[in-house]
Amino acid sequence: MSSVLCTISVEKPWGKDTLPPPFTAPEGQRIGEIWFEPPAALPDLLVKYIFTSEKLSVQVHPDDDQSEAAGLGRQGKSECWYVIDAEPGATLGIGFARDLDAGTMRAASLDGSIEDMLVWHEVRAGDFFYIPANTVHAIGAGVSLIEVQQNSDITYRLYDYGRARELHLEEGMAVAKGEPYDMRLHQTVPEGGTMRLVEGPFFLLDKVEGPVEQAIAGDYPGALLVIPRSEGVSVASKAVAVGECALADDIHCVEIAGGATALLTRGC
Ligand SMILES: O=P(O)(O)OC[C@H]1O[C@@H](O)[C@@H](O)[C@@H](O)[C@@H]1O
Repeated sequence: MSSVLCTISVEKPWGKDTLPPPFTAPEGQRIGEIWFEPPAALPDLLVKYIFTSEKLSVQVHPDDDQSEAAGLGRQGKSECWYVIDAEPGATLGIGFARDLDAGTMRAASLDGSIEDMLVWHEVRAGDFFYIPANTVHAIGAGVSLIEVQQNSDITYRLYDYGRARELHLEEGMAVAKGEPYDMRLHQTVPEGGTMRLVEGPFFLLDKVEGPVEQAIAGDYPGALLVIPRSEGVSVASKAVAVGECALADDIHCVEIAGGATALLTRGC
């Protein structure tokens, strides 16, 4: 059944007490993430909006085999970030400037110098990064982004700027790659037009300008999620607003008006 997904607002020390419309943070709460509850038809995909006022932890996620070997089930987490707004100078830290051995990464996590070993990319709206599991990363301050990810909540924090949160150095060291990021996983996405952002292995993600072309429609034969980026998007004849995420039974119930834009995603 096509429907607009319910949301969960998650407080984070690096979140914001004022969110860009249409979102609102309850009085006194710093909201960092808005999660869209994965529907039964697409249980393996999680979509979030992320809003930052400070840096997130320097962290890493396991892949499916690693989380299974750790007794946590198939909870791997590859993710991607579509930047929708960024303050001037805002950055995302992804991968290292040079290859690091395990001893160096461990020592740098303990003394915090790992922050400076990451490569910090200055970003603006339209920057897109696919982040495979095992990539060491940290989202910087002043960024709003849409994250599409494998439905997992396993984050191993290597360093957290002295915040009073749990670290997971041993688990993180076991899965972290001390490598530079492959910049072929970055794209610059223009506001208009249609563009494939992710082609597996865990999900497909397309940025689509309406009307939906046959070439895209053919890749979405079953259930999909629709994340409007403008007005003019409807699912099963009901308008879906920017800030919402809707489940569509199939692409034929999705209408994107000419010139309107949306992200479409499904599991692989
Ligand atoms: O551990 P903190 O700093 O709260 O960050 C946790 C967050 O990190 C981001 O990079 C994403 O992976 C989010 O899905 C995750 O919830």
